[in-house]
Amino acid sequence: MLHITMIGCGAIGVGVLELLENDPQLCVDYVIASEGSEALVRQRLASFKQPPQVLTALPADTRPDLLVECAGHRAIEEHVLPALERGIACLIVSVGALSEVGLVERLEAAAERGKTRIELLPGAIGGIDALSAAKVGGLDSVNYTGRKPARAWKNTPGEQACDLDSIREATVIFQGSAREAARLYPKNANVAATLSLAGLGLDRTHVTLIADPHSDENVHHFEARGAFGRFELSLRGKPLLANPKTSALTVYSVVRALGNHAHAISI
Ligand SMILES: NC(=O)C1=CN([C@@H]2O[C@H](COP(=O)(O)OP(=O)(O)OC[C@H]3O[C@@H](n4cnc5c(N)ncnc54)[C@H](O)[C@@H]3O)[C@@H](O)[C@H]2O)C=CC1
Ligand SMILES: O=C([O-])CC(=O)C(=O)O
Repeated sequence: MLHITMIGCGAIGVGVLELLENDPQLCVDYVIASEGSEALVRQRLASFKQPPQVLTALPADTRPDLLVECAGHRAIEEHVLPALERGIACLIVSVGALSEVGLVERLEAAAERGKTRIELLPGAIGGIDALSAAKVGGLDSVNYTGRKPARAWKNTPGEQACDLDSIREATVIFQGSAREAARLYPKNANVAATLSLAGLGLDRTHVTLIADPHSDENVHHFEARGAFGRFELSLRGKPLLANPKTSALTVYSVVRALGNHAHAISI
């Protein structure tokens, strides 16, 4: 059985725990919550048969087989970097955080010192295997368009680009590099950052973001061209009820990755 510690227990974390409840090969022993939110997290876990223990930091004498981050950018600094230094393998969903200058190198260095590995999960997007394979032969361009319901852009610079409450047509709220998208829309830039890291990098991946008042899906579309040929993917993700910025596929992506570590065959 694999022993797992999960950082963060919001929309993704709860979804993952629900799906793992009946897997005898995976056990989430600890959930790390942010200071002050432990009671709320315990409440969220009250209906579980065997709820994980809720803590605010991983105890020094605890060594999970895997640590999975489902929390946010700050958690990478607070929990993932120290865990890597301690030799604990980490899985990350907040891939957008890696657009911060120098963070990829710091994670790499921490994993090397700890003689362990860090895995960036595909989350809400698919085709990352094909894109990173295509990169080996050489890529010429990667263009990504993220289209989400207008409400998913609340509390973002999208509010300055248009009136999200009254737009009647799908409206482009951003066009530019993945680096700029990640800077301006950190909570909506995970897919853009993942595509960049797998493909042409943050400066050469072109991003368009759209607020769509008629959509109730998170639509991710990208087109890659290179020596391998041309590849286009369109994914219409259903948002999670608990967080409309997040697609349900992200939960399944975490469960798949954890299962691949525990089960005899990985796919
Ligand atoms: N890679 C991908 O495709 C996707 C990645 N994400 C990212 O996943 C992360 C989680 O998403 P959701 O569950 O939807 O968010 P959420 O807001 O529903 O839950 C996040 C939880 O983590 C907790 N948290 C925040 N900082 C923490 C810290 N430093 N230590 C411990 N706990 C902390 C919060 O209190 C909250 O309970 C976000 O960073 C989001 O941007 C979301 C969707 C897709
Ligand atoms: O890109 C992101 O940050 C997350 C996202 O769009 C999704 O979950 O559909």
